[in-house]
Amino acid sequence: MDETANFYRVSRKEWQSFYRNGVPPLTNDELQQIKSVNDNISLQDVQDIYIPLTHLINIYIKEYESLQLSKGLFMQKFATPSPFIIGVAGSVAVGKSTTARLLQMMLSRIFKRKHVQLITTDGFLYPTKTLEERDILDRKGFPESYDMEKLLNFLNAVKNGEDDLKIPAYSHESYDIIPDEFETITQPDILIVEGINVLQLPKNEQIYVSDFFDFSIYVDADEELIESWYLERFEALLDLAKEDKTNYYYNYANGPREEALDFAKDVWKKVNAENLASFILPTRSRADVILHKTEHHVIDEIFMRKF
Ligand SMILES: Nc1ncnc2c1ncn2[C@@H]1O[C@H](COP(=O)(O)OP(=O)(O)OP(=O)(O)O)[C@@H](O)[C@H]1O
Ligand SMILES: CC(C)(CO)[C@@H](O)C(=O)NCCC(=O)O
Repeated sequence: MDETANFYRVSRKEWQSFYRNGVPPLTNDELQQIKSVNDNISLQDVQDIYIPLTHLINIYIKEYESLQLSKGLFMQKFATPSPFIIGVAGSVAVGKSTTARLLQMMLSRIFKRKHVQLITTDGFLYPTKTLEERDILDRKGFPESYDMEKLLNFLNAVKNGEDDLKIPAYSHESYDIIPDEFETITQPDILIVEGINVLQLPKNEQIYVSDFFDFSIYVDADEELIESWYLERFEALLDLAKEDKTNYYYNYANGPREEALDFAKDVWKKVNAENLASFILPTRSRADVILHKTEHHVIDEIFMRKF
């Protein structure tokens, strides 16, 4: 990584010593509940990495609230409270949703009065029908496959305190937007937005998704490792698809494993690895914090933005 000039490079050991009083640690019960996000989550990571991380986020939240208040005083009017938005970026299959769900759970437990919601930008992908019409089904995840204007309008509405905002739901099983199914966002205090594209700079827009973020995290790992996690998850998806004819992977699930894995390796190379190199990795240096993972998802280093 050569963009480190702008970042403090912190080893896991040093990072874990950054936790000070102020954010209460979690009880054993709470830690066990966190396990339910993903059975493979290491509770050591929660203690060593995520507790200091939530402490750092708390520092940003306090600064944010103080600035909002001062701006209101400056204008001599009461500014409507605006949620604090956290972006979680990184490659396909690097573990963004697991990180985001873990953070959601930890933030809601640590800040008991704050309402913390989570969305993924998958819901802003164009439906398969539109991708087919535009002949870009093999570009899913690339900038042109998302309705960025819709995502920007949504973030603008959340920041302005609008209530009952509906966003489309995406299914990895059907590999498409689910018709007439929505998630509702109800005036959160903290909103986590997870997706490969959250730190990207769209070509034709005047504002960026990241303009709405008050804190951002990039989940990082070497490409070969991410590919292996992608293939592991693909196999888990195949196991689920065996009995389900509506599943996109039904035929692969019931055919030779070798063939299915060759298909997945091809998709990784032609779609996700290319997307990572061209459009995702270049956004890494925009994050406030980079979590670097090594084998078995263990976080070994943290990069924290200096200024
Ligand atoms: N901390 C972790 N410990 C163990 N396994 C993990 C961890 N984080 C993620 N995984 C596993 O890695 C795979 C990818 O994780 P996840 O679905 O969170 O990735 P993602 O970045 O959100 O992917 P996508 O962009 O495709 O939605 C999953 O199989 C998940 O179970
Ligand atoms: C939905 C995305 C883009 C991101 O979560 C990804 O999971 C995806 O489907 N990528 C397209 C190539 C593939 O099938 O892996």
